[in-house]
Amino acid sequence: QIATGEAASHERPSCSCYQILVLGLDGAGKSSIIHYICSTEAKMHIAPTQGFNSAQLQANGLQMDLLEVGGSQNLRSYWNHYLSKAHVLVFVVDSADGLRLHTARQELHGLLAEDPQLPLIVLANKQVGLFFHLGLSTETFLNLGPTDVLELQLPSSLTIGHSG
Ligand SMILES: Nc1nc2c(ncn2[C@@H]2O[C@H](COP(=O)(O)OP(=O)(O)OP(=O)(O)O)[C@@H](O)[C@H]2O)c(=O)[nH]1
Ligand SMILES: [Mg+2]
Repeated sequence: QIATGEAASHERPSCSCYQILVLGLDGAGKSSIIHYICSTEAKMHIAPTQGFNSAQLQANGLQMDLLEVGGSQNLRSYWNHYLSKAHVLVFVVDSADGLRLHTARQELHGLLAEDPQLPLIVLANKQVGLFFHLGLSTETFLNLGPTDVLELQLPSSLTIGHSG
């Protein structure tokens, strides 16, 4: 499930290379998703990102630079340094981590306050998780406006090797 933010009015320098900033709490699945997108293979064991992790993608004549900044608490203070160069923010949430969904929401809203115009994709990972069982939608839980939400079905193979 993906929720998108306001994209149309966002003005960044235009170029054929787009920087996609991938953020979210530690363990949310950022590196796993980047690895899957770049290799179409799931990887069972991925070390926590100490610092950042980058990958390049070419699609439809566009080059996309994916930049993950690690999500552990000591790295989160660096997140906002990367906002100004980003064209899109992908915020990954571990839907199974009920105890830290509130923290994820706070961190996300901190970023949105810094850069309200940045287009946003929220990726709700590990959908076996708590708020799906409770019937809560991603946008409700993260307190995002209902008009910002677009639902997409990700290929189930994204979670090959995982339980959700
Ligand atoms: N069950 C399940 N586990 C997943 C999924 N995606 C990632 N994981 C696991 O969650 C753990 C953390 O994944 P990472 O991709 O390292 O998380 P991260 O967001 O990059 O974490 P940091 O680099 O520490 O910020 C790993 O053990 C992954 O195998 C998923 O969709 N389902
Ligand atoms: Mg990582």
